[in-house]
Amino acid sequence: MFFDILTLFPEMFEGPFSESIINRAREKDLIEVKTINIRDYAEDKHNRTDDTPYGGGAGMVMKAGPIYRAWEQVKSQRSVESKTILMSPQGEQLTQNIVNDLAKEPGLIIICGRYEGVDERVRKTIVDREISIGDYVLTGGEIPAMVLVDAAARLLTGVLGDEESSKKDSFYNGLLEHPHYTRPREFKGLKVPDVLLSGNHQLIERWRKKESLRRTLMRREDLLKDKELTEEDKKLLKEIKAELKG
Ligand SMILES: CC(C)(C)c1cccc(C(=O)NCC2(NC(=O)c3cccc4nocc34)CCCCC2)c1
Repeated sequence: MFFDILTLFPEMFEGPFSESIINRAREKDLIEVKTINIRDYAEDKHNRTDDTPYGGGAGMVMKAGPIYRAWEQVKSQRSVESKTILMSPQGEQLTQNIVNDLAKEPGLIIICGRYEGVDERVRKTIVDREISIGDYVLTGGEIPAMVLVDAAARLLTGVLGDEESSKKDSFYNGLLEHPHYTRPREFKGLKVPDVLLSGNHQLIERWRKKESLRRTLMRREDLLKDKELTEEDKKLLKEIKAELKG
């Protein structure tokens, strides 16, 4: 899978993509991540990639020309049909379902905004999908682009090692994770729950499922609404609610 990232700050991507699974995936040729510096496609003598907004007001707007020319160059170099994504606060909220969809694409061209945003003609000509990673003010679309690449790349076959690939399923059962414990058995007077030391795998799985449901009910009831609950889930939820009543 290709990720072609159009940005004014390509160097921002060196660190995050030179570590861990993204790097391993790149070495295994499972993904190719390329950054394209929009500034290289500025045409005027001042190398402008932004300009003052029509209608006046503060700030600067990213010019459509440099982005469009960078996009054309990337498009012409790729033999596959890539989807063009604009990372933007006006986009649809990124969810695992959207990541699952996008991870099926042969390639993604990802545009990162800066300043006050991109000229509207970018949206009208080349953007297929606008995506937001959440409702908070950021300085640029680069970190959101990293989030999207991380989330999509980990789904690709072979990117996660065998030991990690189990995570692909367990992490996304649509619930929050149960509590995790590792050695020592007691830390600051806090003991590991006995059930986890019992060796009774059926009991342990039941405990984990129940704690995962409890945590989701307490912190993210919205996730529960989207989830297909099994008969066992419903039974455990009944127990949890009875315990909450005390
Ligand atoms: C109501 C709300 C959401 C708080 C909001 C409202 C108005 C502006 C912003 C904002 O942050 N403008 C700055 C800007 N942000 C982003 O690119 C961005 C932000 C958040 C999630 C993202 N996911 O992808 C890209 C994202 C970076 C500079 C270029 C213009 C966009 C935010």
